[in-house]
Amino acid sequence: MAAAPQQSVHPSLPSSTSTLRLLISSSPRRPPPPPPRARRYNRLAASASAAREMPWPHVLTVAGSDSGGGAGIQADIKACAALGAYCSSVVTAVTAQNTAGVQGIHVVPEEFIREQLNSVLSDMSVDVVKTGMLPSIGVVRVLCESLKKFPVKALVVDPVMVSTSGDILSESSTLSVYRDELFAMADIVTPNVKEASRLLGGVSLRTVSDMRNAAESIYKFGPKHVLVKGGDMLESSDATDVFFDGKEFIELHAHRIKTHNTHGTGCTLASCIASELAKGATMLHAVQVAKNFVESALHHSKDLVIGNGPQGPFDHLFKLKCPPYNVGSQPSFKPDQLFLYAVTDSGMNKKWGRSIKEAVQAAIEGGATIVQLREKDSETREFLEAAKACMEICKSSGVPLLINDRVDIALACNADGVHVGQSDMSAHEVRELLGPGKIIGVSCKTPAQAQQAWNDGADYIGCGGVFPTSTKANNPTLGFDGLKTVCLASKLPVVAIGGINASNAGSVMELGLPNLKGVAVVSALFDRPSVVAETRNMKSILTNTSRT
Ligand SMILES: Cc1ncc(COP(=O)(O)OP(=O)(O)O)c(N)n1
Ligand SMILES: Cc1nc(C(=O)O)sc1CCOP(=O)(O)O
Ligand SMILES: [Mg+2]
Repeated sequence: MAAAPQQSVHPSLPSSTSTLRLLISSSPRRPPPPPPRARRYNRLAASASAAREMPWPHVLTVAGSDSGGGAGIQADIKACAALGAYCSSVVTAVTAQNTAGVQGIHVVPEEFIREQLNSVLSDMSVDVVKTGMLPSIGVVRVLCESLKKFPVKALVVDPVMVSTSGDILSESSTLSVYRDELFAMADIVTPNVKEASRLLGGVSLRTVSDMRNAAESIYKFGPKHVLVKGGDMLESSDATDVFFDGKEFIELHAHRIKTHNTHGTGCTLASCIASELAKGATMLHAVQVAKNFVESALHHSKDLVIGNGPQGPFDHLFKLKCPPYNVGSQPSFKPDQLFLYAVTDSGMNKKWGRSIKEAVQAAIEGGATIVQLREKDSETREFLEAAKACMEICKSSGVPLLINDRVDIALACNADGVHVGQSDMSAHEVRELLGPGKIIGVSCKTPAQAQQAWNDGADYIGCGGVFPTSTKANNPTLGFDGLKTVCLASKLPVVAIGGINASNAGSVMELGLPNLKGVAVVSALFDRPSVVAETRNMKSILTNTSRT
């Protein structure tokens, strides 16, 4: 089934264009909206008490509608919403679709696609454009022209050609304009193996090595990055994608989830990448976040049932159902929060006659930017009560609170995240339990561990011991060289830990290592008479170091 440019093309439908006529004739031409600056000025002028403007990352999807709601525009809007981005939409085609496949396609006339693009791009400060179903050469060209007129920060091209049910969604003649015109404007192109094969004239893609070659060949058409998705290669036990930035190939592995509910994964992945780029992420980070999101969404939706066909939709908003609903949690992790990381210790609190709550309160008063409860000897019930009390304090001060090791405690008190080590639950498993909105840290002593933490969807790594410590028994000391090796290899922000105190914290930060965002400290803050004074002193040392 091939999509014709202007009308209903599915053979099972009458070729009536009444829907399209209605669409075109019902909207009299209006004058274009005022330019964004003028409108913003008027709005502000109208309200003397105008609130501080909050950035809202904005993705425009240019794609087809899926009546079944699992893919296309509908998936894009849900994916962006799940990741906190606003999603506007230009509909290129209306499909009649369900879990069995595609029953019909109405292509929206090119001039009306142009009009939709004009409406959104001229007014609504789009950060990133993401494309899905572009049914004809004309549609691809209209899009290219609009993007030249209204440039955006990034363009994500998901070269949708064939639906997972095998229905053709873009004429084969569009291949050449995709390759010759659109790809050159793209920041990333995300074909699956079937699409990559079609783009390259039907080459066979069976192995990861074939995927690498395909990524390299597609890169030559002009996009800045290529992601060849291997999810359809069912022989392999995990879902491996190949990312290529023109220099380096990176294999991204995800666990293959056994489920029929995979309809819309490609659209979702591309929309998640677009959302992360709109928030300012680097391309590789955006891809990794997107992959983790899809994996988590499939995991949480694997047993859901809607429809009778072979391929069902999945739940993009699964985190609304995840305990503890993420209500009131920090909106997102910011690496600078690692600047002064206070890690509590039950033994030290007891020694100095402080409650956990008093220790946390004092650290925050002294300027800690993130707190971890590392309560190795507390009883569970007592620990949970203390954790809940600390959450109150942390929430009201805007300081994230993480729990060491204990995912159960983190869930029960709705903590902002968890820190795990190499012998604790893996970050991947923690992510499954906590959902995408929480902060996950992993202790790493080697580049391989740092790579694994990133693969597992962690947000930061703790690296140490930088110096010898008596707080953690038998902890190997890495020294500055070990810290440097891990920081250089890490794709995640790093906090240094182990034996750090007021005399040496400055020397750690003065190393100026890439990704090193701060220091994590236990005894130099908590094994002292005044936690407030020690934290304040440490904060001023770090602040002075980072100024010089
Ligand atoms: C920020 C930070 N980095 C490293 C650790 C150590 O975690 P782990 O290796 O799991 O050891 P324990 O803390 O559980 O003894 C940490 N807690 N925080
Ligand atoms: C909890 C912990 N983890 C470490 C690691 O190397 O991963 S060192 C450490 C103890 C840090 O305590 P202090 O600041 O008192 O030296
Ligand atoms: Mg641990």
